[in-house]
Parts: sequence; structure tokens; C-alpha cells
Amino acid sequence: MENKKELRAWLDDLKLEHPLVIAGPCSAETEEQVLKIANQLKDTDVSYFRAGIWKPRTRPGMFEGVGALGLKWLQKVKAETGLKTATEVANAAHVKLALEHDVDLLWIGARSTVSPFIVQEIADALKGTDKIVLVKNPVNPDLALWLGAIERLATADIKKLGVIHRGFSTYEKTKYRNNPEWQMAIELQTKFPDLPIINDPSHITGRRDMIFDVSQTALDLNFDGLMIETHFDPDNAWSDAAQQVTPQTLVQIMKDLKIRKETDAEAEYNRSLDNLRAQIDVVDNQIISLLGKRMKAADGIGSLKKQKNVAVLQSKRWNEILGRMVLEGQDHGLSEEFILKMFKAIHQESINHQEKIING
Ligand SMILES: O=C(O)C(=O)C[C@]1(C(=O)O)C=C[C@@H](O)C=C1
Repeated sequence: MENKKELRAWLDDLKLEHPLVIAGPCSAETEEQVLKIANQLKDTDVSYFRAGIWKPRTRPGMFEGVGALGLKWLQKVKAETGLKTATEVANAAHVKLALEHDVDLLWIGARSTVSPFIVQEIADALKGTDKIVLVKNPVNPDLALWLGAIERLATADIKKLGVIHRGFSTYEKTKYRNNPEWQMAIELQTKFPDLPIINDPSHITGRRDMIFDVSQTALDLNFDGLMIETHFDPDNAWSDAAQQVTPQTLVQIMKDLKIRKETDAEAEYNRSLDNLRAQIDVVDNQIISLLGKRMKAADGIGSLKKQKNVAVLQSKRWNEILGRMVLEGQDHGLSEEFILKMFKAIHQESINHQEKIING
């Protein structure tokens, strides 16, 4: 699939002066709950009212959604409030029911995106639809799998496409429920600058007190919209209680967020920007040239080790370097996380160089 301007057409047609907002409860619980939240959201920035009808839960025995009955409540939401509706679909039967109930926006969840079989089944069921279809990232950080799902939908002649970045599962506990791995979203935007991208801070954070900061980062990174789980009584929600906010909080979040524009035409700004970018270009070239020099030294070490039949990996020496560089990094305002990532990549490249020599 190629990037093309038309990918943004459905979003541009909404003519919004703020990011697209999709909000509503994690799960539709009762008709009263759904209508009450929708009424509280109707005169806000929210364009699409979301509610989970079928809930994929990690373990059985938890609330798994009200099922098709909830789709009738979504129809009432549309009739009563004028809000358009959105829900997750995870198989062809869901798609059929959602289309029968005129749901305006359907999304494929992270646990479905990982399975090309499921995605294909959904794409076949949606073939040619003029509804908006958004694809959440797969639970594992695999850009090809994410884009593969979009391609399957595009091949099924679905025109109104977009993606939702909801973060990625990690084995290690981090402060996020799902690690954002912003680099993945940046890479996706680099490949498909016109494919609408929505951020889901509710699932990234898992905690309502972090939703604002993640939303701001998303807007700083040019995201087109936000999907935020909203409930009038978050603590007593039947699913994902900790990450839902009240409609009032959502309104405040939208008020406080700084919306960034893509660029600015002012001459002085552009002069200063060009100047700083020129500095970056010079430094980037120096970095590459220095790394090249470092690898030449590693090649030399590789030849020495070949003569003496010594192993490439030298853990003691490597640990010394890492420790020293973390301290050096601190002096230059560089985070430990960045230093470790960068030097691990440098180490691997050095090993690859030596492997070639020692086995050549
Ligand atoms: O010092 C060495 O023995 C090297 O091979 C160099 C180097 C490095 O690139 O710094 C690479 C591999 C070793 O694990 C340790 C360090």
C-alpha cells in the first residue's frame, strides 16, 4: 500500500478545529448508563461515542460485554444526542450486527490485529463499507503486522481507514499499562503521513492521572485524535475502572491540551529553525564518521582475536564501558535509558564486525 492524500479525506471532511475525539465508556453496561454518558458528552469536542459491546478479557469469568443488546442502546444514543457511534468488532458476526445497527466507526482491537486470519475475516465481512474502520496496533510492537491489517482492509475496498495507537505489552512492568513505544508511531507516520492516527491514552496508561500527559505527547507528535474512555462513575465501572475519566474531566483535558500546528510561516522562526537544523546536520555527519572510526578499531580487535583465538564477547570490558558511558551521559544531560539503548546497538554492530573477521 502507498501513502496517498485521499487517506485523510474522511477526517478532513469532518472539518474539526480540534483533534478528533472518540469517547465513551469502556463497556456498555446498561441502557441508562450509556444514555447518561452520551448526554454528558453531547455538547463537547466529542464526535464519536464509543462503547465496548463485546469485551475481550485476559481471563474468563470477568464481564465480557452485554452483546448485541448494547447496539440498540448505541442507536438510541445517535437518535437522542446526534453523536456518531463506535465499537470494537472481533469477528464476522460482530461486523454483521454492527453494520445492521448502523454503527458509524468500527475498530479492530489489539488482540485481533495480531491474527491475520481474524483480520481477513473482518475485512471480508466489511468489504466495500463506507464506515470508518480503525486498526489498533497489535499487542506486540510489530509494524509490519499493524500495516498488514490496514492493507487487508484497503484490499477489501474500504476507503475510510485509520490507526489507533494503544501501546504495547511488555514482560517487564513499566509505569504504563501498555508501553507507548512512540518510535513505532513515528515510523508509521513517516511511512504513511496521511493515514489518520488516533492515540488511546486510556489503554497506554491504565491510570486516569496519566491521561493528560500522554495525550499531550501524542498531540506534540502530530496525532490526529484521541480515544478516551469516559464514565460518569469511573470507580464503579464494570471494566477498566482505573483508567476511565468523567465527562467533566474529559472536557477539562481537552481545554488544557495544547494543540500544535504542523508548521509556522514566520520568517524569523524559519531562519532560526534552519540554523539549528544545519547544526544538527553537521553533528549527525560527525556521529557517523566517529562510529565508522570506532568500528575500524573493532575490526582491528577482531583481527587480533582471530590470531589468538579469543572470544569476541568480553563482558567485563563491556560492563566497564557501559557504566562509564552512563555517567558521562549524565554530565551531558542524556538519560540512562538512551545511553543503554545506543551503546547496546553500538556493541552489537562491533560484534557483527568482529564476527565477520574472526570467521572470515
Ligand atoms: O574490547 C574488546 O574486546 C572488544 O571486542 C570491543 C568491544 C566494543 O565494541 O567496545 C566489543 C565487544 C566486547 O564485548 C567488548 C567491547
